[in-house]
Amino acid sequence: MTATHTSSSLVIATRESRLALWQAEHVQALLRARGHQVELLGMTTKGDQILDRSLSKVGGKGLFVKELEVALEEGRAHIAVHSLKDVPMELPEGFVLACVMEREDPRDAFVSPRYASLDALPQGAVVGTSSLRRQVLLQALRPDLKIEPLRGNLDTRLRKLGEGQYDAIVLAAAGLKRLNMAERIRCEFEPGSMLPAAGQGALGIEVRSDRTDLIAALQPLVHMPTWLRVAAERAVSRRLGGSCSVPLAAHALLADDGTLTLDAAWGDIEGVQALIQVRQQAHVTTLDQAEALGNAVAEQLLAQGARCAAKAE
Ligand SMILES: NCc1[nH]cc(CCC(=O)O)c1CC(=O)O
Repeated sequence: MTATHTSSSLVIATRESRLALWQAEHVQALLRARGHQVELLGMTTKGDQILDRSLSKVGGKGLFVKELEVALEEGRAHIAVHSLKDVPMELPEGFVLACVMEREDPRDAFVSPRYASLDALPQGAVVGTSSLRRQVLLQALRPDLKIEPLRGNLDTRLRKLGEGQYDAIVLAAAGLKRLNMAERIRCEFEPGSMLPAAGQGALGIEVRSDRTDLIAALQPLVHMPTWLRVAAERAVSRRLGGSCSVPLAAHALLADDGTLTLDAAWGDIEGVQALIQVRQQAHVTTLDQAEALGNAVAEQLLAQGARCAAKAE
């Protein structure tokens, strides 16, 4: 099929959480503005169903994308919109990341009904998060805090906070901002105190690699400065085993002159080893160069004692 899809409809496969739907509708609106007919196909993924266990224990990021890929494979849908943070570092054979869009705020947000910031929390306060990265970084900032598991979509997490199970929760600012809940954010963590996850705040669009027509149709949505940043971040994560079971942070900034500055941190979840942090810069214009910077940073982390995740089977 070589025809453009202005005549037939493009179908976006999406999870059905409010955030996933917002993201899919955002892409739908951008594509419609370019003359495409676009529909949504909502679906529930395994990651949405398993809410009682930490993601790192039940198989990790792939859980949120597998069902969407099956829909692409079977031709029930054409494109899948993902939070890049949830997309595995290696896509399965036959799929590609066709597009990375402009990044929303990549920082983590502190949300609490009573306390204005992490510093304001009393000794031994309970903070909810299920991310290993947030856990080790929070514990490095405040060893006295009690970190408790917190899963579920944004509404579920905010509800649990409201029920009083936690003094505060930490989650991505991007999700709250997209859903018009920025007023819930008491403060944001600067990357210097809490380094974001690879890809946090960015959206990626996945298609079947044989659909070169779709890849071409998506190019107007590409934001190359974001893609260069997240390519470097994801390369670090890929080298270290790229899953939720690695307490890893990676965040890159791109200066106007093309200098990409990549920060990464790895923490030992058993607390045996202190946090290892690395920063490296390179002038980049291509995704390959950005990935090379990410690989170099990963090697530095490994040289300083970071360990790869065991390969998930
Ligand atoms: N792990 C779930 C997830 N995947 C993407 C986001 C937020 C939005 C984004 O990073 O684009 C979230 C929620 C969170 O981490 O608080």
